[in-house]
Amino acid sequence: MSGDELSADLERALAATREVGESDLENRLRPARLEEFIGQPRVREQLDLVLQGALRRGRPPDHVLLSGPPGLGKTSLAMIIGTELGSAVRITSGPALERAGDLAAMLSNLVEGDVLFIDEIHRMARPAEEMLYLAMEDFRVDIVVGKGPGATSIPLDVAPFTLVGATTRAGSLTGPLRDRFGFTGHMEFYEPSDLELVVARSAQILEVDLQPDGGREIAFRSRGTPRIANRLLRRVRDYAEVRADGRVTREIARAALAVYDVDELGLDRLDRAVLAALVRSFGGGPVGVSTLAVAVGEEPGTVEEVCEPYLVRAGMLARTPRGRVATPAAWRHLGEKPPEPDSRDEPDEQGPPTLFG
Ligand SMILES: Nc1ncnc2c1ncn2[C@@H]1O[C@H](COP(=O)(O)OP(=O)(O)OP(=O)(O)O)[C@@H](O)[C@H]1O
Repeated sequence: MSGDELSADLERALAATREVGESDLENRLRPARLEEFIGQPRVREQLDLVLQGALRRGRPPDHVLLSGPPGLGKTSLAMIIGTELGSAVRITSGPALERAGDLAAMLSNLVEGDVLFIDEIHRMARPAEEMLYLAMEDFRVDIVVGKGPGATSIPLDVAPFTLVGATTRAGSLTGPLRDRFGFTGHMEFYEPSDLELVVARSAQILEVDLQPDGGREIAFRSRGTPRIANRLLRRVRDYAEVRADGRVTREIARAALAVYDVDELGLDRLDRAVLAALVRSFGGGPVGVSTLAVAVGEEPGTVEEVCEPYLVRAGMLARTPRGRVATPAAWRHLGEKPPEPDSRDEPDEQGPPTLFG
C-alpha cells in the first residue's frame, strides 16, 4: 500500500472518530472519583484532606486553585471535587468573563454548596476579577448601577460556594486573587508508569485490544500528559484497525506514531521545530521566547505554555536570564554535535536530570 493510500485510509478512520466527537470521548475517559484519578499523589492526598475536612464540618471547602500545563487533569479534578462533595459544578472560563456583569450573572445563579469552575482564570478581565475578590471572601458582590456621580452600588448576597480556578500560568495571577485561594494544587507531568495506567484504563473503556508493550510505548511517548496519552491511543487504534487486526502491540504503536510525527521521545512536530530553530537558527541560544515563536510561526503563549514546560522537563531546553538555551541533549536529539560546554550560559531554572537518560 502506498503512503498516499495509507494516509487516505487513516483520514477516513479519523473522520469516523470525529463523528463520534472527540470531546465526547474525552468526557467518557474522565475519572469520576478521586480514587480513580491516576498519579499526582501529592495533589490527590492534599485535596482529599481538604474535601474530607469540609464534609466533616458540613461547610463548603476553601477555594481551590489548580495550576499546571494543559491536559494534566485540572478540569477532571474540578469535576471530581463536585462529585466528592455531592455538589453541582457550574463551568465558565476566564476569557468568557469579559465584564463584571458576566460574572455577576454566574454568581447570582449559584445555590449553596455549588462548585464554580473557572478555567484559564488568569485570563479574566480586571473588573470581573475585582468582583470575584469580594465574592470569594464575603460571599457578596456590589453591583454598580448607572455611571458617573449618579452611579449607585447595590449589594447582593451570593450563596456560599467553592471556587475552583485552573491556570496554566499561576505566575500571571494577581497577588490578591492568589491569596484568596485556601489551597493550591500544583500538577506535575506524569511518570510513564502512571500514563501506562491511564492508557490501560482508557483502552478498557474504549474496548481497544491493547497489549502491555503497546501501552508502554504510547505512555512513554505522551509528553507526561494524560490528554496526549488518550489522543495517541485513539490514533494508534485507528492505525491498528485500518492496517492490522486491531491489536495494539508495540510495533503497531511505533508504526502509527511515526505516521503522526511523534518521535521516539514523544516530541511532536512543534517541539522539534522549536528545538531546531533554537539549535540551527540561533546557534543554541540564548534567544527570547517571542523570537523563537516567530521563528516557528506560533503564538508566544503556545510555545511558552505548551512546548517549553515539557522540553525543560525532558532536559532539552533551559531558561536563562538572557533567554532560552538548547541543552547538549537537544543538540544530540537533532543529530547535531553540541558546542563546548564553557561557551554556554548557566541555566537559572534547573529541571531534573534528563528524563531519557
Ligand atoms: N489522573 C488522570 N487519570 C486518568 N485520566 C486522566 C487523568 N488526568 C487527565 N486524564 C484524562 O486526560 C484528559 C484531559 O484532562 P483534563 O481536561 O482534565 O485536563 P486539563 O488539565 O483540564 O487540561 P486543560 O487545562 O487543557 O483543559 C481527560 O479526558 C481525562 O480522561
